[in-house]
Amino acid sequence: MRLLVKGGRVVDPANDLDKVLDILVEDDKIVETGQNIYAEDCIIIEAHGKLVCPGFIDLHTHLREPGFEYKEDIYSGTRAAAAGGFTTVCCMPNTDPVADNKTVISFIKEQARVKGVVNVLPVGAISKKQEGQELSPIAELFQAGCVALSDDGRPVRRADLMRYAMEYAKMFDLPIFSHCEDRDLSGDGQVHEGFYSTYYGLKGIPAAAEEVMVARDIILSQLTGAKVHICHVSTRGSVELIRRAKEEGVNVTAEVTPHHLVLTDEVIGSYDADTKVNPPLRSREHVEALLKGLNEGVIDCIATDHAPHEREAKDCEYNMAAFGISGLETAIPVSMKLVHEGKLSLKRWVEAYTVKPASILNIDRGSLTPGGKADITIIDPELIKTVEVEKFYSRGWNTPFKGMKFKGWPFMTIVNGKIVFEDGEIKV
Ligand SMILES: NC(=O)N[C@@H](CC(=O)O)C(=O)O
Ligand SMILES: [Zn+2]
Ligand SMILES: [Zn+2]
Repeated sequence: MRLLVKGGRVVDPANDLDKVLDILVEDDKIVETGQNIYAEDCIIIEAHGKLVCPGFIDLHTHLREPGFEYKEDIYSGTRAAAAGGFTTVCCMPNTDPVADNKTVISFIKEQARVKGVVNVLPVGAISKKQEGQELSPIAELFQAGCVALSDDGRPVRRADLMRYAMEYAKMFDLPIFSHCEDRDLSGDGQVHEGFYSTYYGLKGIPAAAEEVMVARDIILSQLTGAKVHICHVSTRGSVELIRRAKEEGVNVTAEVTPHHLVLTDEVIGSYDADTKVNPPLRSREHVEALLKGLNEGVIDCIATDHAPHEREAKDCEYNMAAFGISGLETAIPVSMKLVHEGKLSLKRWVEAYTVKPASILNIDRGSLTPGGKADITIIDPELIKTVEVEKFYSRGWNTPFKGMKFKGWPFMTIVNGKIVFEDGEIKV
């Protein structure tokens, strides 16, 4: 099968391209990008006025299967990804059973093959059952196809265990995706510790709870030489630590979520549990530092931390509610707001979702280079739409953006040369 994407504004930071071009796709490959491509016998995709980008890659998705299918599963989660403009997602191992061995990883890969609609790259657990006591079989996880290691959902408390994890991970060139949180400092905190936690009477989580662990993992990366990727960076201090580490040549990268970039802790005043997320939404000074860090490349990527939950987990007292935001279907519109407001360049924005995550994973995606896999995200930058959770493909309706209007939505998602999402609908 052949597709011809015609007349769109092609933004491909990997190839330093920002130009109106056509793209010809044959089977699962991009065969040509150029002006006025003529080809017979192909499906024409009219892309005038649209942005044509390499397929977006999410480094941080919770697909919840196996074990928590009432929150999400690979069927619903990969459809949410496609509808959100993502062609590849890395799924986190905090499932039940935990993805800490080849049986669970093979199961996830098989489910993704039979019922998934985007590329699913599993992340294996650092420790057995994510209990932080004993290392998972890292060689086995690598052989089973894991692209990274993480105990996300929980921090790795013991520095010695993290050190050994890094030493093993390095042998296979696997990055460690680190959830940085000192549980003694975060305790049973619910929101960012600051003015609003006091004002609204909710227990705080200090910025330091994140920063001390970011510092530790940078130091351990320096010791071991392993690749460390800091998940969901949320504070100014973390940005500064990462900046300094990069200047010193440490093998560290970082991601920020759309919600941490556009919301401050002021929104907790609604007492809506959909504003409850870990790490918590921070105050303005932190949000500004995150944006600056992203602009400067100190923060490499934007990742969703898509964390869907069932209604009951959020429809309760703030203190009782689960942490997490369902993020796949709002990531593009929410983060594109920064582009429309002139706070982030279009090139940097696309880079943060494509070539940057691809290079962290060391995978051959994230560009529109001819000969490569045809993963393409087409965006309508002018489309204005309201976030309607009832129309989500995700089972998780937990988003603080519900009912809000945004400009710039995915128009089409092409995965391995196949149209999986078009104009608001999943096609497979
Ligand atoms: N981010 C969250 O608030 N929740 C995540 C866990 C995590 O990403 O640490 C989850 O699995 O629900
Ligand atoms: Zn986390
Ligand atoms: Zn997470």
